[in-house]
Amino acid sequence: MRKPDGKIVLLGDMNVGKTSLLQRYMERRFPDTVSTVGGAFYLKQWRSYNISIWDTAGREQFHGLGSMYCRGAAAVILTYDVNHPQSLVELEDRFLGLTDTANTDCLFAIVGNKVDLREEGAAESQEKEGHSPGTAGASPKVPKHVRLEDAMALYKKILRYKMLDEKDAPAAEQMCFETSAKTGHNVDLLFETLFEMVVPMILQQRAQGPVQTVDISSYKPPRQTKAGCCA
Ligand SMILES: Nc1nc2c(ncn2[C@@H]2O[C@H](COP(=O)(O)OP(=O)(O)OP(=O)(O)O)[C@@H](O)[C@H]2O)c(=O)[nH]1
Ligand SMILES: [Mg+2]
Repeated sequence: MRKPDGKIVLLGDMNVGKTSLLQRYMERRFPDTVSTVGGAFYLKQWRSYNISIWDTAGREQFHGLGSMYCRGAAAVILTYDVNHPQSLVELEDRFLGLTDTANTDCLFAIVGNKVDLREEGAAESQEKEGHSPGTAGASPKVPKHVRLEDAMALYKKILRYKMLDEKDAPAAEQMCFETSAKTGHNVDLLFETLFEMVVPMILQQRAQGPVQTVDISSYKPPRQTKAGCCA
């Protein structure tokens, strides 16, 4: 099998829908999922390039593995659930630090998944208001959903954390998505926008020559000479 040309990693809290997003895109379906153990990857051929997409476990017990999966990543998809504001907070508190091992020019997408549930909830509350308008003022003050602007604010924070100039990086509007793995809303757009951005990075890397890494699988111990020195 040919080595992947580029790597994309999905990160985010458990239950936000990372595996579901990947399955929706790769298999065009929304099957039942089980909480991911460790990590798993898919290979996607995009144009003539092989791109690996890594699904990681959001569960706390696998947290340590995250930075290993991010090593050399060309793009990271930071995923939250639009119906759970804490899952956006976790991206900054728990997951952003894991991306220190990614490429220096790594791209970041911030993805709010499960928008179908938000829309369902909004329709339900509109229905309720219609039945009893007197209760409209009782709506809770605490925001129940994450606004896209909050995700964009996090994106800008990430650029500052990575010491990137906003002018040189893709705009927040381009890199913050709201998706539904259940309906497929924006899922193709998310992955294909990233593929299109990763391809020029692959080309640039190729133009710069092979990356200086040590391939330990091809390592052969040096022959010993009679004098005991390395040949
Ligand atoms: N309604 C709705 N449910 C979703 C969506 N995406 C995922 N789910 C459900 O949310 C639950 C968790 O989804 P997963 O894809 O397993 O979540 P995960 O982020 O991979 O979780 P970990 O592997 O534990 O990190 C499952 O019951 C999914 O069916 C979505 O877009 N809409
Ligand atoms: Mg999973």
